[in-house]
Amino acid sequence: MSLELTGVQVRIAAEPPLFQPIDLSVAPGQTATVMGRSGIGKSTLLDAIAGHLAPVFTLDGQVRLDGRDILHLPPEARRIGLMFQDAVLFPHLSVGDNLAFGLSRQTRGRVARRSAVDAALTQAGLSGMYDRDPASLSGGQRSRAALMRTLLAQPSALLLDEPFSKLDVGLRQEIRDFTFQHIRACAIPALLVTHDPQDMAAAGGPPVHLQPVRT
Ligand SMILES: Nc1ncnc2c1ncn2[C@@H]1O[C@H](COP(=O)(O)OP(=O)(O)OP(=O)(O)O)[C@@H](O)[C@H]1O
Repeated sequence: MSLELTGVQVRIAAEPPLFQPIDLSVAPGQTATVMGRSGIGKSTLLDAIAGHLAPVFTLDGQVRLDGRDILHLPPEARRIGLMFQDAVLFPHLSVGDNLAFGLSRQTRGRVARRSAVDAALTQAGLSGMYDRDPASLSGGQRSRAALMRTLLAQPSALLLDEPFSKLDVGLRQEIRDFTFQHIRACAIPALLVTHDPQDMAAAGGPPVHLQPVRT
Protein backbone atom coordinates (compact mmCIF):
# COMPACT_ATOMS: atom_id res chain seq x y z
CA MET A 1 0.00 0.00 0.00
CA SER A 2 1.18 3.49 -0.82
CA LEU A 3 -0.56 6.80 -0.11
CA GLU A 4 -0.45 9.60 -2.64
CA LEU A 5 -1.79 13.12 -2.33
CA THR A 6 -1.92 15.27 -5.46
CA GLY A 7 -2.76 18.97 -5.37
CA VAL A 8 -4.59 18.57 -2.07
CA GLN A 9 -6.12 21.67 -0.51
CA VAL A 10 -8.85 22.25 2.02
CA ARG A 11 -11.15 25.25 2.18
CA ILE A 12 -13.89 26.48 4.46
CA ALA A 13 -17.03 27.40 2.48
CA ALA A 14 -16.12 30.03 -0.18
CA GLU A 15 -12.93 31.19 1.56
CA PRO A 16 -9.47 30.79 0.03
CA PRO A 17 -7.80 27.43 0.76
CA LEU A 18 -6.24 27.01 4.22
CA PHE A 19 -2.85 26.02 2.77
CA GLN A 20 -0.99 25.81 -0.53
CA PRO A 21 -1.62 22.61 -2.53
CA ILE A 22 0.37 19.62 -1.35
CA ASP A 23 1.81 16.72 -3.30
CA LEU A 24 3.07 13.80 -1.31
CA SER A 25 3.91 10.17 -1.86
CA VAL A 26 4.25 7.86 1.14
CA ALA A 27 5.62 4.37 0.53
CA PRO A 28 4.54 1.25 2.46
CA GLY A 29 6.08 1.28 5.96
CA GLN A 30 7.08 4.93 5.64
CA THR A 31 5.92 7.74 7.96
CA ALA A 32 5.62 11.21 6.43
CA THR A 33 5.36 14.19 8.77
CA VAL A 34 2.95 17.09 8.42
CA MET A 35 3.95 20.32 10.12
CA GLY A 36 2.70 23.90 9.99
CA ARG A 37 1.49 26.67 12.24
CA SER A 38 -1.46 26.23 14.57
CA GLY A 39 -4.80 26.44 12.78
CA ILE A 40 -3.40 25.95 9.28
CA GLY A 41 -5.38 22.76 8.78
CA LYS A 42 -3.23 19.77 9.78
CA SER A 43 -5.97 17.93 11.67
CA THR A 44 -8.48 18.87 8.99
CA LEU A 45 -6.20 17.33 6.35
CA LEU A 46 -6.19 14.05 8.29
CA ASP A 47 -9.99 14.21 8.68
CA ALA A 48 -10.28 14.70 4.92
CA ILE A 49 -8.12 11.67 4.14
CA ALA A 50 -10.01 9.51 6.65
CA GLY A 51 -13.37 10.68 5.27
CA HIS A 52 -14.54 12.52 8.39
CA LEU A 53 -14.41 16.05 7.01
CA ALA A 54 -16.98 18.35 8.67
CA PRO A 55 -19.57 19.57 6.09
CA VAL A 56 -18.28 23.15 6.23
CA PHE A 57 -15.02 22.08 4.53
CA THR A 58 -14.32 21.02 0.95
CA LEU A 59 -11.31 19.15 -0.33
CA ASP A 60 -9.65 19.72 -3.70
CA GLY A 61 -7.17 17.36 -5.29
CA GLN A 62 -6.71 13.62 -5.26
CA VAL A 63 -5.98 11.08 -2.54
CA ARG A 64 -4.97 7.61 -3.71
CA LEU A 65 -4.31 4.45 -1.74
CA ASP A 66 -2.43 1.89 -3.77
CA GLY A 67 -3.32 3.84 -6.91
CA ARG A 68 -7.04 3.85 -6.11
CA ASP A 69 -8.90 7.14 -5.64
CA ILE A 70 -10.47 6.92 -2.19
CA LEU A 71 -12.26 10.26 -1.92
CA HIS A 72 -15.58 8.89 -3.14
CA LEU A 73 -15.46 5.98 -0.67
CA PRO A 74 -17.28 6.10 2.68
CA PRO A 75 -14.91 6.24 5.70
CA GLU A 76 -15.33 2.56 6.64
CA ALA A 77 -14.39 1.44 3.11
CA ARG A 78 -11.16 3.48 3.25
CA ARG A 79 -9.98 1.37 6.22
CA ILE A 80 -7.76 4.09 7.61
CA GLY A 81 -6.52 3.84 11.20
CA LEU A 82 -6.43 6.95 13.37
CA MET A 83 -4.43 7.76 16.50
CA PHE A 84 -4.84 10.94 18.53
CA GLN A 85 -3.13 12.79 21.37
CA ASP A 86 -4.96 10.77 23.98
CA ALA A 87 -4.57 7.02 23.74
CA VAL A 88 -8.19 6.30 24.55
CA LEU A 89 -9.27 2.80 25.53
CA PHE A 90 -12.92 2.00 26.25
CA PRO A 91 -13.16 2.16 30.06
CA HIS A 92 -15.94 -0.45 30.32
CA LEU A 93 -13.94 -3.12 28.46
CA SER A 94 -10.90 -5.03 29.69
CA VAL A 95 -7.57 -4.35 27.97
CA GLY A 96 -7.92 -7.57 25.95
CA ASP A 97 -11.51 -6.83 24.93
CA ASN A 98 -10.37 -3.38 23.78
CA LEU A 99 -7.90 -5.06 21.43
CA ALA A 100 -10.50 -7.63 20.36
CA PHE A 101 -12.79 -4.71 19.47
CA GLY A 102 -10.20 -3.54 16.95
CA LEU A 103 -9.67 -6.99 15.49
CA SER A 104 -10.56 -7.27 11.83
CA ARG A 105 -13.65 -9.29 10.93
CA GLN A 106 -11.36 -11.39 8.77
CA THR A 107 -10.13 -13.11 11.92
CA ARG A 108 -12.96 -15.54 12.66
CA GLY A 109 -13.62 -17.93 15.53
CA ARG A 110 -13.22 -17.44 19.28
CA VAL A 111 -9.91 -19.31 19.54
CA ALA A 112 -8.32 -17.50 16.57
CA ARG A 113 -9.47 -14.12 17.86
CA ARG A 114 -8.19 -14.78 21.37
CA SER A 115 -4.81 -15.92 20.09
CA ALA A 116 -4.51 -12.84 17.80
CA VAL A 117 -5.19 -10.60 20.79
CA ASP A 118 -2.75 -12.52 23.01
CA ALA A 119 -0.03 -12.19 20.34
CA ALA A 120 -0.68 -8.42 20.11
CA LEU A 121 -0.58 -8.09 23.91
CA THR A 122 2.79 -9.87 23.92
CA GLN A 123 4.12 -7.55 21.20
CA ALA A 124 3.01 -4.59 23.29
CA GLY A 125 4.74 -5.94 26.41
CA LEU A 126 1.34 -6.60 27.98
CA SER A 127 1.26 -10.38 28.06
CA GLY A 128 -1.03 -11.77 30.75
CA MET A 129 -2.92 -8.46 30.97
CA TYR A 130 -6.02 -9.50 28.98
CA ASP A 131 -8.36 -8.99 31.93
CA ARG A 132 -6.81 -5.80 33.27
CA ASP A 133 -8.87 -2.66 33.66
CA PRO A 134 -7.51 -0.02 31.18
CA ALA A 135 -7.47 2.53 34.03
CA SER A 136 -4.79 0.42 35.74
CA LEU A 137 -2.32 0.74 32.84
CA SER A 138 0.59 3.17 32.79
CA GLY A 139 0.67 5.88 30.10
CA GLY A 140 3.14 3.90 27.99
CA GLN A 141 1.16 0.67 28.34
CA ARG A 142 -2.01 2.50 27.33
CA SER A 143 -0.31 4.03 24.26
CA ARG A 144 1.01 0.65 23.15
CA ALA A 145 -2.38 -1.03 23.70
CA ALA A 146 -4.15 1.70 21.69
CA LEU A 147 -1.71 1.28 18.80
CA MET A 148 -2.18 -2.49 18.80
CA ARG A 149 -5.97 -2.08 18.81
CA THR A 150 -5.71 0.18 15.76
CA LEU A 151 -3.33 -2.18 13.92
CA LEU A 152 -5.45 -5.28 14.65
CA ALA A 153 -8.10 -3.75 12.37
CA GLN A 154 -5.55 -4.22 9.55
CA PRO A 155 -5.81 -0.63 8.30
CA SER A 156 -4.60 0.33 4.81
CA ALA A 157 -2.93 3.46 6.18
CA LEU A 158 -2.38 5.12 9.55
CA LEU A 159 -2.97 8.78 10.40
CA LEU A 160 -1.38 10.03 13.61
CA ASP A 161 -2.44 13.38 15.09
CA GLU A 162 0.22 14.39 17.64
CA PRO A 163 0.01 11.01 19.39
CA PHE A 164 3.22 11.53 21.38
CA SER A 165 2.76 15.14 22.46
CA LYS A 166 1.38 14.42 25.93
CA LEU A 167 4.04 11.85 26.82
CA ASP A 168 7.10 12.81 28.85
CA VAL A 169 10.44 12.84 27.07
CA GLY A 170 11.66 9.29 27.82
CA LEU A 171 8.33 7.67 27.12
CA ARG A 172 7.89 9.77 24.02
CA GLN A 173 10.99 8.28 22.44
CA GLU A 174 10.00 4.74 23.40
CA ILE A 175 6.44 5.01 22.06
CA ARG A 176 7.66 6.78 18.93
CA ASP A 177 10.13 3.97 18.17
CA PHE A 178 7.46 1.35 18.96
CA THR A 179 4.99 3.06 16.62
CA PHE A 180 7.39 3.48 13.67
CA GLN A 181 8.61 -0.09 14.09
CA HIS A 182 5.04 -1.41 13.80
CA ILE A 183 4.24 0.81 10.83
CA ARG A 184 7.27 -0.67 9.06
CA ALA A 185 6.31 -4.22 10.07
CA CYS A 186 2.74 -3.76 8.78
CA ALA A 187 4.09 -2.13 5.59
CA ILE A 188 1.41 0.56 5.62
CA PRO A 189 1.93 4.25 4.83
CA ALA A 190 1.52 6.70 7.72
CA LEU A 191 1.09 10.44 8.12
CA LEU A 192 2.18 12.04 11.38
CA VAL A 193 1.03 15.51 12.41
CA THR A 194 3.53 16.99 14.83
CA HIS A 195 5.08 20.23 16.07
CA ASP A 196 8.24 18.41 17.21
CA PRO A 197 11.27 18.41 14.86
CA GLN A 198 12.54 15.31 16.70
CA ASP A 199 9.40 13.41 15.66
CA MET A 200 10.10 14.47 12.09
CA ALA A 201 13.70 13.27 12.25
CA ALA A 202 12.72 9.96 13.86
CA ALA A 203 9.90 9.33 11.38
CA GLY A 204 12.38 9.47 8.53
CA GLY A 205 9.70 9.80 5.82
CA PRO A 206 9.11 12.82 3.59
CA PRO A 207 8.25 16.02 5.50
CA VAL A 208 5.46 18.38 4.45
CA HIS A 209 5.29 21.89 5.80
CA LEU A 210 1.84 23.39 5.19
CA GLN A 211 2.21 26.96 3.92
CA PRO A 212 -0.48 29.62 4.09
CA VAL A 213 -1.99 30.86 0.83
CA ARG A 214 -1.03 34.48 0.12
CA THR A 215 -4.06 36.50 -0.87
N1 LIG B 1 -16.27 23.10 12.18
C1 LIG B 1 -15.51 24.15 11.81
N2 LIG B 1 -16.05 25.22 11.23
C2 LIG B 1 -15.31 26.28 10.82
N3 LIG B 1 -13.97 26.33 10.95
C3 LIG B 1 -13.36 25.29 11.51
C4 LIG B 1 -14.09 24.12 11.97
N4 LIG B 1 -13.19 23.23 12.47
C5 LIG B 1 -11.98 23.83 12.35
N5 LIG B 1 -12.07 25.03 11.79
C6 LIG B 1 -10.94 25.95 11.45
O1 LIG B 1 -10.19 25.30 10.45
C7 LIG B 1 -8.81 25.64 10.60
C8 LIG B 1 -7.96 24.40 10.62
O2 LIG B 1 -8.10 23.71 11.86
P1 LIG B 1 -7.18 22.49 12.24
O3 LIG B 1 -7.67 21.94 13.56
O4 LIG B 1 -7.13 21.54 11.11
O5 LIG B 1 -5.74 23.17 12.43
P2 LIG B 1 -4.37 22.52 12.91
O6 LIG B 1 -3.34 22.93 11.91
O7 LIG B 1 -4.55 21.06 13.17
O8 LIG B 1 -4.13 23.30 14.29
P3 LIG B 1 -3.34 22.93 15.65
O9 LIG B 1 -1.89 22.79 15.32
O10 LIG B 1 -3.62 24.09 16.54
O11 LIG B 1 -3.97 21.64 16.16
C9 LIG B 1 -8.70 26.48 11.86
O12 LIG B 1 -8.58 27.83 11.49
C10 LIG B 1 -9.99 26.20 12.60
O13 LIG B 1 -10.38 27.29 13.39
